[in-house]
Amino acid sequence: MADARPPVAGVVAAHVRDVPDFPQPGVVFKDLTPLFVAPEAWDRVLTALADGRHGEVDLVAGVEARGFVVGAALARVLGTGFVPVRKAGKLPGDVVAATYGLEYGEATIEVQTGAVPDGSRVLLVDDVLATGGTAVAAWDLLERVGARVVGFDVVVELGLLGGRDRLGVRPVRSLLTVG
Ligand SMILES: O=P(O)(O)OC[C@H]1O[C@H](OP(=O)(O)OP(=O)(O)O)[C@H](O)[C@@H]1O
Ligand SMILES: Nc1ncnc2[nH]cnc12
Repeated sequence: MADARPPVAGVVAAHVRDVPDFPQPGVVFKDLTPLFVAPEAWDRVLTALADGRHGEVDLVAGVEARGFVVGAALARVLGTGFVPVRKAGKLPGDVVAATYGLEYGEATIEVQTGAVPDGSRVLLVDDVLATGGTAVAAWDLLERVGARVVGFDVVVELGLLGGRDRLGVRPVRSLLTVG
């Protein structure tokens, strides 16, 4: 029987809340909390992200904090481990670090050296792609510790902020693109 459920983009659109002027004036914040608390919609999203488009994946990586929600859940669905990309000063031991700009400020993220077996195929995920600063920094850090990053997947892409262009030839997939 045909699947009568709405396409996943519609499911995402129905579970994203726009919050004007957060965290600073002029930013329309895409809040995915309504998606995270809706088990059926969340399951649709995870199933879409687990469609195998990037081929074999050894590990999923996600960026603190909202990328942990997406990444850890997807890793469970794919049956892989999860690599945390954390904000500065949170990971013990040796780390590599990168500082980057994003839509509303600047941040530094870190990955542990030794976190990823050399040559592992790693899928990087996050909730939102905006300027792409976070994704490019995380991608490069993962490769510095030996990963082969196979793609970057997000739930929502803010198309007008140019993140996809910034990622260049790196494969990017979003479930919903908005202006
Ligand atoms: O494409 P960019 O312009 O880099 O923006 C996207 C990033 O911004 C948000 O994270 P944020 O740094 O706000 O952290 P949070 O997950 O802790 O809220 C979002 O979860 C992405 O990681
Ligand atoms: N507008 C936005 N909404 C949610 N997360 C973001 N990260 C960067 N820009 C964002």
